Amino acid sequence: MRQILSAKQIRDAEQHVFDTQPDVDLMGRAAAAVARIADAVTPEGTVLVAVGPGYNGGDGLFAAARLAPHRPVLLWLAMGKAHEAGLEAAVRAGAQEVDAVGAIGSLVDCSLVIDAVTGLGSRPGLPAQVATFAAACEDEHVTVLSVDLPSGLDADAAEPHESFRAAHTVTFAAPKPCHVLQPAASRCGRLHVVDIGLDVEAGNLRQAEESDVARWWPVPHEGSDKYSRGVVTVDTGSETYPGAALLSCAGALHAGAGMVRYTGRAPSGLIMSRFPSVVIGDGRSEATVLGSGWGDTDNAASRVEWAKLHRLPAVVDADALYSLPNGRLEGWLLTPHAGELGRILGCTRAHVEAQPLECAREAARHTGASVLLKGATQYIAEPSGRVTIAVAGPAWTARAGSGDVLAGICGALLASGLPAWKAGVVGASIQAITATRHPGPYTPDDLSARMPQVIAELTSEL
Ligand SMILES: NC(=O)C1=CN([C@@H]2O[C@H](COP(=O)(O)OP(=O)(O)OC[C@H]3O[C@@H](n4cnc5c(N)ncnc54)[C@H](O)[C@@H]3O)[C@@H](O)[C@H]2O)[C@@H](O)CC1
Ligand SMILES: Nc1ncnc2c1ncn2[C@@H]1O[C@H](COP(=O)(O)OP(=O)(O)O)[C@@H](O)[C@H]1O
Ligand SMILES: [K+]
Repeated sequence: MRQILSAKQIRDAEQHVFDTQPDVDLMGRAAAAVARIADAVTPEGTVLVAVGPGYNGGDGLFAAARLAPHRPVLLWLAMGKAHEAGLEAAVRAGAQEVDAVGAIGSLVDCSLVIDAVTGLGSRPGLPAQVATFAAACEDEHVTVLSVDLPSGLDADAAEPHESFRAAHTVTFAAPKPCHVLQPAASRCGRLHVVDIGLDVEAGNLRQAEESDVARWWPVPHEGSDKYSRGVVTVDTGSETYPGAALLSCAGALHAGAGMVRYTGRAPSGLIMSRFPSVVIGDGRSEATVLGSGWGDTDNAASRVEWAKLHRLPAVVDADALYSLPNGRLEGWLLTPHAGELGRILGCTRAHVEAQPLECAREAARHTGASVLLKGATQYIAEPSGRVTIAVAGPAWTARAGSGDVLAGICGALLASGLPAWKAGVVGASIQAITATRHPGPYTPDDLSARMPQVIAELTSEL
């Protein structure tokens, strides 16, 4: 599990070092890492460093001082001011200053631009002259290495804002939200996380890794039987949307449910013809999946209430999300996309996309359920406020039906005994990992059929 830290957490950790070990040169360590990665990314050619007014600029200047003895280095003081000691060191080492026109003009001859304009102190967006320079870097296809984060991003947010588009970003101590949350993360390129000796404490945002998924996967053992592995009741699909029933059953079966019972309104013959191991009708079970492909049904509320009455942990998807029963939904997992979450919270999809962490947290706090907010980045919020980001995958899974399969996967995991938040993290992650290992336009059901092999590989790598 990787901790994702806020700008404030990093600043507090930095202050702690200043207070307790005043001799430690954090900027020197950061600059050394920037210079080392700059040489690794492009071993030769001119480096242009765009320098801002604060410590981010300072990192860039001390990196310039390390690079200038062995390769040409140009400095552009993008906002006029610059870290004094850093500037002195860079110029002493041989770096040459250029103005804005010179900076843009030199891009054709540069092999690397180091973006050290702003970092943790970045206010969203760029001053006009810097925005013009960032756009020119893209037009000239120059490789950009951003220090700490692409200038213009907000370290703590998923929004892309007007910012540099980096091929590489070197950050310190731990990733910040902008490095892992889409769409901001797509501006960062490859992320290099460098330990500069900050002692950082875990917070309430983290990202799962493949090894977590492998560790948490409910692998059957000698004593397992179909009941102990977990029976999941799938009430999805309808006469109008029978495909959703097949997709959620496919997810549950390929995630290893001990038994899948189908109680939805899609024709049972259709289910049996595709999945003969599914049992049609009600019976004992450990979890249920509700809502995918129900469409506009008049008895949604009573079908959701049924799960609450039977104390059956539920995965609540799609139309069922609008018929949540009153009271705390402890042990339940809600799986909205941004539009659905907006409707639940009474705000717009755009607001959810701009504030995904806050919205997922609010829904979890309000309902008492865990909330899996689906999309390019998948957030699993718990009522406590803790959020875990699922392992990221390629955009191949961005197609109709992926969510129906995911609901089935999560249902099987919930039935196996995983707590709701973990079922959400493991379910969203296994779909993404499968798509990473099998990239291409597979249909959601074809991709789910590849999951068993990926699960076997993952769990045997332990
Ligand atoms: N906090 C830490 O632990 C460490 C910080 N270091 C560096 O220090 C950076 C933070 O330095 P600062 O706090 O000086 O902040 P920045 O260097 O990120 O920003 C400096 C100033 O730029 C101006 N500015 C920001 N966004 C602007 C915008 N959009 N338009 C116009 N002006 C804008 C603001 O006045 C801001 O205070 C980190 O990102 C990192 O690169 C490193 O030296 C190592 C350790
Ligand atoms: N940009 C993206 N990158 C990767 N996966 C995505 C992206 N956007 C959506 N997805 C996938 O699509 C699913 C969305 O499901 P949902 O909108 O409910 O689809 P449906 O209801 O059609 O099944 C997510 O869980 C995720 O797996
Ligand atoms: K930067």
